[in-house]
Amino acid sequence: MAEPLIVALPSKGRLMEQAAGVLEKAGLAVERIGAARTYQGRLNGVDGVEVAFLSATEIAHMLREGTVHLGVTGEDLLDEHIADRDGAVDILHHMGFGHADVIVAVPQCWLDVATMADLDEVSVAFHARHGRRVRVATKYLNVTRRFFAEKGVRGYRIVESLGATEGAPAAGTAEVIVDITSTGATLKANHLKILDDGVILRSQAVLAANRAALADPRATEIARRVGEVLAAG
Ligand SMILES: Nc1ncnc2c1ncn2[C@@H]1O[C@H](COP(=O)(O)OP(=O)(O)OP(=O)(O)O)[C@@H](O)[C@H]1O
Ligand SMILES: O=P(O)(O)OC[C@H]1O[C@H](OP(=O)(O)OP(=O)(O)O)[C@H](O)[C@@H]1O
Repeated sequence: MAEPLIVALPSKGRLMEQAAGVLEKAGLAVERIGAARTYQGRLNGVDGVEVAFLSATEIAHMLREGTVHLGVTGEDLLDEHIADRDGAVDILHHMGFGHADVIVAVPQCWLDVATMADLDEVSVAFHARHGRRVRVATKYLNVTRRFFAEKGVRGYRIVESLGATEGAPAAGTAEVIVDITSTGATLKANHLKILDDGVILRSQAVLAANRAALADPRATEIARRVGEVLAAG
């Protein structure tokens, strides 16, 4: 028997439910194997397809490695975890949910900082005054480095954050943050403002494929059916 094609779906939360919803509309209902909380399933409608429920971050890594063939994850996570989007992974469809912007934000009280160029100036002054570099809290290490280089911002240091990133300035562990926002409520509650040219990426959930897997007709069939549902709105 041929090897199964593996489709990775987020294992929890909004992305999981909405991904399963689109697949169902495409006549590809997701069925869990065994109890509701197991991490394996089947996709009805196309033979020889297995579903693996994984974290959105893991899906990005495993698409690159080819350990899963198709997957739904965030575009932000592909940008972060696949170096220069090196050709190993193709985005097939933007799914129309999971919208979030990856942004650069600073304390609202930094009245003279509205742009990335202002941030560069202030970081030079900050270094001169405090003898250390401005700290940027984020889990998006690669995305941040690329964007700051593009904008010509020098003299900063990344502090890796694994959660509650917006709290870093108030906690005194960083001055600047790079994180996702959707409603803006968390930024507001933490007295942070987005820089005018500080939107790095407008992300949403995508259906992506390991490039080698695109030779498999089961993968192209799933992509075609999902595309039809998305086009129909
Ligand atoms: N309001 C939001 N908050 C968090 N993530 C969101 C939001 N809206 C959309 N997303 C997207 O969801 C994805 C993150 O999903 P999730 O938090 O399940 O992933 P993860 O970081 O891999 O999981 P875990 O938190 O278990 O490590 C990202 O692509 C992100 O852009
Ligand atoms: O702009 P807003 O609507 O306020 O949303 C942004 C917040 O939502 C996410 O946290 P969440 O707790 O949802 O997920 P996470 O902790 O898994 O990142 C994200 O990390 C932000 O903190």
